Amino acid sequence: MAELAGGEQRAALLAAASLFPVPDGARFSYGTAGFRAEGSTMGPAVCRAGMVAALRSVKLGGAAVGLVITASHNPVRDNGVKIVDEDGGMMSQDWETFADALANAPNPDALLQIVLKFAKDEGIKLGEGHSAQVLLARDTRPTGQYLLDAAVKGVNVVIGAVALDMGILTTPQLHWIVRSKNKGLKASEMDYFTQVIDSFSCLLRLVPKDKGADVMNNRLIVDGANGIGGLKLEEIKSKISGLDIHVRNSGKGEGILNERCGADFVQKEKVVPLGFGLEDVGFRCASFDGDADRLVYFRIVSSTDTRIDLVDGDKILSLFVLFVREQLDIINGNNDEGNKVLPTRFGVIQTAYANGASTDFLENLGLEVVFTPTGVKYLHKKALEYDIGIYFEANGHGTVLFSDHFVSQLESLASEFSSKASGSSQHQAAMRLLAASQLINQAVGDALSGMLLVEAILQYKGWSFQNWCDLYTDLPSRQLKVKVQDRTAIVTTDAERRVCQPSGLQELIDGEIANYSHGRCFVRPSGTEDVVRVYAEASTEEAADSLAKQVAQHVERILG
Ligand SMILES: CC(=O)N[C@H]1[C@@H](OP(=O)(O)O)O[C@H](CO)[C@@H](O)[C@@H]1O
Ligand SMILES: [Mg+2]
Repeated sequence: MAELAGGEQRAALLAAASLFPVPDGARFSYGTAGFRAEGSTMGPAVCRAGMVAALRSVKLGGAAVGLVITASHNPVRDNGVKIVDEDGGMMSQDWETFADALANAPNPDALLQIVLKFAKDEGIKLGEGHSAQVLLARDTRPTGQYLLDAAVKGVNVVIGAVALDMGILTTPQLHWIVRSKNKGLKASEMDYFTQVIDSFSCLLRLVPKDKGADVMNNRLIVDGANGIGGLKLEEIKSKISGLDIHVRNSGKGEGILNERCGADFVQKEKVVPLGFGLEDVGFRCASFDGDADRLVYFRIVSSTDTRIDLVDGDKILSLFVLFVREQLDIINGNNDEGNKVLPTRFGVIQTAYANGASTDFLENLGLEVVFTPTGVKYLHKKALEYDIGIYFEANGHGTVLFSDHFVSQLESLASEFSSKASGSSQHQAAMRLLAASQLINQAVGDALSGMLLVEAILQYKGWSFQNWCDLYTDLPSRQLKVKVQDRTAIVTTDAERRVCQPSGLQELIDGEIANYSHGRCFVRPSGTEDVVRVYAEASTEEAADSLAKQVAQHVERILG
């Protein structure tokens, strides 16, 4: 293997590995969304992730690769790292094993051997005057700068690689920047803001005149989770036309990141987050998570009640589906299937955590809903198979993907319609879809641009928050975590909806479900925590609670 890396390259790898030794007993796993742990312990994993990102860029012929330092909705003391691929999506899953091996390499020699072997297998010739670039960003966590520096050291180890610190950004901003840069498009943070603000204004101009929004509809309160999303929104809110935005938990005050606030808290606890007061009762509120890639909506019911009306990712998905379908119907008019002006492969993707009422609602619209395992890396990949692919996790992570081919078809149609009758309903519908494809992040779920798409659609439809809530009624559900000896003993199939190992467990679950009206229940090992998750749904709160409890007991008994 000696010929694969010159002495200089080897020495650099060994030096960086000694600089950040892996503590005894540490065990990192790339998991559902990168490496995560207490921030102060993350140096070694992050430095090595920097090496992985640089090698990935080498492998991709020097295309920009991203690296984000964040632990998303997790507590402020935690931190994490994930790698963004050339197209702005998550790092290709076939590199995860290498990332794991590197993060856990017990000593510099082991690390060197792992890199040399992997480079050989991947046909990467180390130290041969490659160019590679890694764009780095972090959220607002106190360990962020330390870990960013560790990542830069890791990137710099790979000869020819350049690390570019993009500063403090939301996770989706970095994904967007990487994607845009590799497509040869404008790719600065300012370009991101301009595109989001302009395409939102464009959608508002395309709102039918009779749907003018009232003052109540213009007021929007946003929970920034005391994180980066709130800070960015404060920066640009005055430039967003047609909305009266007020940011709570903006990240500028004393509040602690994600502490009793943010999208994860709101969706899981279903109570009013900290930072909200009497003046917010009855208004439409949006909530971001700590790195602003999740979005949910809610409304505080009354000043004497901590409960909220929640609009989760499933209902955001449903709203987006209705909007897109309506535009396609306008464009296609009454033409039957074979004669459509714009035949469209339209995909709707959910996970097992989607509320059953949302799936029923979508299927009643005549749509086929596809299920993938939990984690954006699976949903996104599936959505890419369609002309328009819409995906959301119930917790608020999702987006609408438009294929390049579909966008260029839409552009030609728009100019054709425009030359025939500019301002016709067909022309406007095509323009709306084009603006939506510009607004909503094509690389990953994005709370900021997702929120603006929601707002534009509510105005387009002339809908209040209540109209949106009324689309369907969520089935009561309950989630439990069970601590077991080895969660990997559970193996699932059918997009995690059924257990195939240990044998007998699925039969027990089926036996319990049979006792409940509208009962649905599944169990799976978490990819981010050392627990087995149990999800149950039934026609009443009590029934959902009891079904979850019964099944959790079976899991406990069988897995110990
Ligand atoms: C039930 C649930 O919310 N699971 C979350 C959680 O994954 P687990 O594998 O369930 O731990 O974190 C993921 C990363 O943020 C997110 O994609 C996913 O939806
Ligand atoms: Mg997040």
